[in-house]
Amino acid sequence: MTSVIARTTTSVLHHHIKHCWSATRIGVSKQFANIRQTALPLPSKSIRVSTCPFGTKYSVMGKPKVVFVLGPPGSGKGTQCEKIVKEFGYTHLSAGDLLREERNREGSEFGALIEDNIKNGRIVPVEITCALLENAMNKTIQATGNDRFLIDGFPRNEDNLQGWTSKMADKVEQQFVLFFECSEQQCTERCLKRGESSGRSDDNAESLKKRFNTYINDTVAIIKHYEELQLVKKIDASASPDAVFEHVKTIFGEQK
Ligand SMILES: Nc1ncnc2c1ncn2[C@@H]1O[C@H](COP(=O)(O)OP(=O)(O)OP(=O)(O)O)[C@@H](O)[C@H]1O
Ligand SMILES: Nc1ccn([C@H]2C[C@H](O)[C@@H](COP(=O)(O)O)O2)c(=O)n1
Repeated sequence: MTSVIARTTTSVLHHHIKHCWSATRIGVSKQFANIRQTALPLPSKSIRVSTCPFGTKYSVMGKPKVVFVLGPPGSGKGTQCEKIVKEFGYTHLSAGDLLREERNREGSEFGALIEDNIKNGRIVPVEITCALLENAMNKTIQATGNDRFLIDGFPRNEDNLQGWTSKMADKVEQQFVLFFECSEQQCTERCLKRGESSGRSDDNAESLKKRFNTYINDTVAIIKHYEELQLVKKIDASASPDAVFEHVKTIFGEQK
């Protein structure tokens, strides 16, 4: 697994959620409104500095570059991202991996909520996902200087899109959106096979049906939104991993 997983402490995540999300944002889910009522510790000065490096880095290195990677569950997003990392030097941030890590982190207040959403194929409130992504980006930039990111599996619905747009869009350069197209049948077969060894609680027939419904009902509209902005690079993901990567390479090769 090549994705960079941010070691996000509760206080850092809380700090992000409390201070980086405006109370005026519309569409905050009822579920999340409950979380926000729990006591959030005030940030220490060091957290304030360590979580907001983008502003100080703009003048030196420009905005971080972001490619969103979308497609149905099992279309091969993670597989292709690993290859892109090796060949083109991006950092791979999987929203699903970050959420699973936060779910597994001892003491996480969000663990149960994340697991409930994952198992039922629903999308976790953006406040959590975007805070995890922003932390991971900050940590990567600080640790490696690499400011090119593949953000895999995000934005997945209107809530994700709105949250990202209001908090992050101005801080990054959106390069394009990679869209892996693949049939439900083929993707389901791949995920069921992966489920034999992945240990994922959602690689089973029941969860997959729900994940596909979410993809069709919520994510397709997000891909259409980016198509209207002419940002989508569509790839037939039904071929072998190497054949798919041949197409992917032509797209990244065209970038400056
Ligand atoms: N082109 C391909 N042909 C056949 N199998 C593939 C292909 N690409 C990936 N796979 C396999 O399919 C499974 C799903 O791939 P992968 O995890 O890359 O998909 P994903 O889109 O990231 O899935 P998810 O969104 O569910 O995390 C894995 O077991 C992977 O090895
Ligand atoms: N933006 C996201 C991405 C993922 N999740 C949750 C719900 C997904 O079914 C699950 C697994 O994601 P995957 O690894 O298949 O990309 O993670 C989410 O809520 N929001």
